[in-house]
Amino acid sequence: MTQDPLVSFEGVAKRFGTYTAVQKMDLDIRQGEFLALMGSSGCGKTTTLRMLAGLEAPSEGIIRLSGKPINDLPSWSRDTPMVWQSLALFPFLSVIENVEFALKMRGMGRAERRARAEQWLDRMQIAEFADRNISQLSGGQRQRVALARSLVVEPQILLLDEPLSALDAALKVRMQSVLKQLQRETGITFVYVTHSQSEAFSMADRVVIMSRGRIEQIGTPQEIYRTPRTRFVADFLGSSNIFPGTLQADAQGRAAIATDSGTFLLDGQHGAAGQAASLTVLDTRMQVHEQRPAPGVNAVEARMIGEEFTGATATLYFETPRGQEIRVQKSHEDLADLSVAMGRSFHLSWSPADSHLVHE
Ligand SMILES: Nc1ncnc2c1ncn2[C@@H]1O[C@H](COP(=O)(O)OP(=O)(O)OP(=O)(O)O)[C@@H](O)[C@H]1O
Repeated sequence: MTQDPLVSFEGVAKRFGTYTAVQKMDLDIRQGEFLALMGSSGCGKTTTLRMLAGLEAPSEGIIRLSGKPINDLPSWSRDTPMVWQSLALFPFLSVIENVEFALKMRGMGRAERRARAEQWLDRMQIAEFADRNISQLSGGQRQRVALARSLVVEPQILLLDEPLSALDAALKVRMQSVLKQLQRETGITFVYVTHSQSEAFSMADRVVIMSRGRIEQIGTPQEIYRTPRTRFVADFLGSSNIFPGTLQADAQGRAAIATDSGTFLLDGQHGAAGQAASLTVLDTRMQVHEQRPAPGVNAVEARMIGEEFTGATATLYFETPRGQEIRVQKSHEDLADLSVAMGRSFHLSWSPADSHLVHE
């Protein structure tokens, strides 16, 4: 992967009548990266992808591919094939004919296109199904045909719109590693639209989080998870406890935030006293104690109201006397020394270093 942008969106907006689906957007997509566009339904992910594919024209702004504006380039002459959830395979063609199709359209001779298609069927481990009808394949096999059909033309960039959403959970996970490995091996830039955090975070080098037609944050999965930039991102990821409040200094002049659940210390300076902000703390960074912890950490007393087990981890739910819900994620070993019981009061703590601030 290089740092050079393969694609640049410069002030690109899309309006449908009076409705703005994508607000003026600047976005660079780097050569060779796996970029995920993520956000809830209707936030403009698909519209962004369709503009890149040439299926929608931007209402304003410029889209560049390798530095050249492509706004006026028709979809078929762009090097930007797309894979959809529906896959859009041709039901009247065999597997290999589906894969060959784009090469045939480009005028490649029969022997050469057959050889190329066979290579890709091999690579996708579906060579044995070459002569089958599409209707005789499983969901996962169809996915592989759709990928082979798009990749056979060796594009610079592949656009994928929720390609795994129709698959069952186990197959989804398997296809995620197929996709990631394929992307690494080919070095082709992948732009992947999804509303699934696990898909985006497990495959992408960088994730773009969108809301209401705007980019809220761009970063590596780790950056976004650890340091959400806005309240929206923290809410959307759902992995942090959020305490809205007001910045202030504590009695010793240290930076703190006053919230409904108490005043909590921050690490370093974060803005002027009196400013509104929200404290976010990852649910994995919170500790549970039976006794009040020693001073120096942030702590709040709360009653246990629920628990949930997922594999190796447990999620415990608490409620403060002011009615704020707090979620804590722990391994079973971490909880071994605690006598957790519904309705019981505990002290929840976290270090000021794990206190992260977001503005609205
Ligand atoms: N052709 C169109 N005409 C009018 N409005 C449209 C059109 N296409 C999309 N929109 C609207 O633009 C907004 C963004 O749509 P888009 O499909 O990009 O969202 P999305 O983030 O991909 O959502 P989803 O995850 O549901 O597919 C939506 O409110 C949608 O209704």
